[in-house]
Amino acid sequence: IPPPPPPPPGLTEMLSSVAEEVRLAIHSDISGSEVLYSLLSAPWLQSLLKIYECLQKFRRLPPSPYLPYASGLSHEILSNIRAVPAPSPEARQLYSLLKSPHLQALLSAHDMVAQTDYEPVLPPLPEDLPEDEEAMRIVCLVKNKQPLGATIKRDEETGEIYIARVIHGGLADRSGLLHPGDLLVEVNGNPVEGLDPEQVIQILVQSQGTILFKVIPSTPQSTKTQQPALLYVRAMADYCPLQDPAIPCPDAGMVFSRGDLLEIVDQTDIHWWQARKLPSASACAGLIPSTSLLKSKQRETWWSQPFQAHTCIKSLSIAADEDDVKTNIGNGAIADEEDFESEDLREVYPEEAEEGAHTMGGIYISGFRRSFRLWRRMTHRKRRQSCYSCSPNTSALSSPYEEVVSYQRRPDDPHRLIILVGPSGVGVNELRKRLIKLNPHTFQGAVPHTTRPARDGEGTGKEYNFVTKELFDYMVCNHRFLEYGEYKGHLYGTSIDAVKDVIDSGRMCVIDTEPHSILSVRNKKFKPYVIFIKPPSSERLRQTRRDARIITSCVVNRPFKDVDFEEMEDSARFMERKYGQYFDRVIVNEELQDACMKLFNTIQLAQEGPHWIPAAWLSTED
Ligand SMILES: Nc1ncnc2c1ncn2[C@@H]1O[C@H](COP(=O)(O)OP(=O)(O)OP(=O)(O)O)[C@@H](O)[C@H]1O
Repeated sequence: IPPPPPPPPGLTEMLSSVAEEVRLAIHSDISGSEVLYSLLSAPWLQSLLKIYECLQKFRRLPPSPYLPYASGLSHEILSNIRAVPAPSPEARQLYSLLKSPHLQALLSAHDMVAQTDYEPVLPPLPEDLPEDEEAMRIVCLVKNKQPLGATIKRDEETGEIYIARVIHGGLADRSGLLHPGDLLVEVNGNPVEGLDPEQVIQILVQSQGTILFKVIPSTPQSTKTQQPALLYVRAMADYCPLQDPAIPCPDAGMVFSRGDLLEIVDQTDIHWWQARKLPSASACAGLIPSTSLLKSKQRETWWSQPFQAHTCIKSLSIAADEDDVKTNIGNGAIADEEDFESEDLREVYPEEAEEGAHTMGGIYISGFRRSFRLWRRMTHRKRRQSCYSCSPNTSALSSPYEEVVSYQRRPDDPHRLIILVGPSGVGVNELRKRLIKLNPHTFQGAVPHTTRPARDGEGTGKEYNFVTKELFDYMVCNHRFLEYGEYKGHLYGTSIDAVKDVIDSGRMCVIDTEPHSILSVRNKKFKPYVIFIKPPSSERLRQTRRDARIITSCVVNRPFKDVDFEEMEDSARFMERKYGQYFDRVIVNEELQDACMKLFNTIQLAQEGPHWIPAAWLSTED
């Protein structure tokens, strides 16, 4: 007879062999194996599994009686055998077996056991017991390098320690067993009564692997169902928890920078919200200051800064002496020509002779005329030399978060306005021109306004909208300009109506502007998509622009100098730092062709793909 097959390994046996394998993994330095080993070899787990195995055995072989009345059956058999006239030898043997007093006593004992109810009889529950009261809860969490995801606080009156908050998606939250308001009784067998929160934190910090909490649960947990819908915001400010002494737990804080997209998952605390950065790799949220708290912090910082005379006021008064800058209203500025005159290498162009005169398929590629560009370039420089901080978004009271919603343009919606920004000389005009030339029936610039008289062959609405000084001033007073300024005694500007005209014609309007002007078209009508054109690394910038030339006056194009590159890099850093929150996309202009393709694809996506836009742009209110 072959030996019976070995019984299948029990759970305890399996556990020991897994634990042994994990022990070997510790030596191979596999992350998390130490914690897993300590969990698998914990005595309480072994005991639990033994109990589990015993219960399983009984589940497989339920100890239920085959018959409740075995002695009754034996009596019936005895009388049947007696009734047989000539019973067989087997029947006679059975008769004597069943008749024996031992067997009869055994069967009667069987019947007694079979008829008894062995279910435990529990004492009746007290009548006044609240339905969901729980006296004490024992919570066992396995801490595997990640933080616990909960903060504690002490009740100043009673000295008791409570769970203050549970971080959304963190270890404690995922367990579903710890809730804000739970009273902490013990941590790993250490009573916490009378301890400072810092001492409790020390116990937690020193605990590795499993942590056992004894807590008295707070009143019924219905917080999850009470949570309002998720809120999505764009950060309009920077925040670093490690530099904030007021944060309840710096480790639980979340760093963010302007422009980051945040999913607010918990706003129950009026001061500290919980949020995740999108796109999120981590399920665990972090603490961030609420709008009101961050605003008050910004106000404090603003007031605590030492007073400095506003540089733009200074420059205005000096400039007024020099008769250089005569006005500085709105987005306007007056530029002078002298800044660009002392050049070594000259290439002579008749004024306004090149780029802008192109037409493509009967459409004017407007906005590239030399005077207009020079005005822009000089204005840019003037602004840098004076003061950027007078732009409207620097208010210490502006909201640190902007609510956003996902938006997908429908085919019959007007196109979104495409705005290119970048430091002077980075290639914004070059890219814009290439893009429009690529498809002039789709992309178009806004026709600028000027008070300069039209020259031979020029027509209003083509190179420029030629207007009188009175009309220009009237438009300035009525805030009709996105930006404007003066160059060589003539006014130049891009009007909001010129942008609107392109959009209303069904084309995609692509403009370039100073970043502070973005604010004047940041509205539901234009739903602007802002692309920042960024210079590549210093080395690549110098390599790629070796043969490039910048326009510096009406008659000069010259190669880039080191100072131009430095100014460009400086200006790019400033723009990102100050206006980064408005940029939807950053394109590094390294290889021209490559950057142009990226720009083309980005614009397609801007018009077709889903994007986060300010919630106000979709609201029905004005
Ligand atoms: N990726 C590139 N590689 C090489 N040359 C480039 C690149 N991008 C732009 N250029 C060249 O650099 C010069 C400056 O570019 P462009 O005139 O477009 O600058 P801009 O950003 O519009 O500056 P501004 O606002 O002062 O007019 C041009 O000669 C252009 O052809």
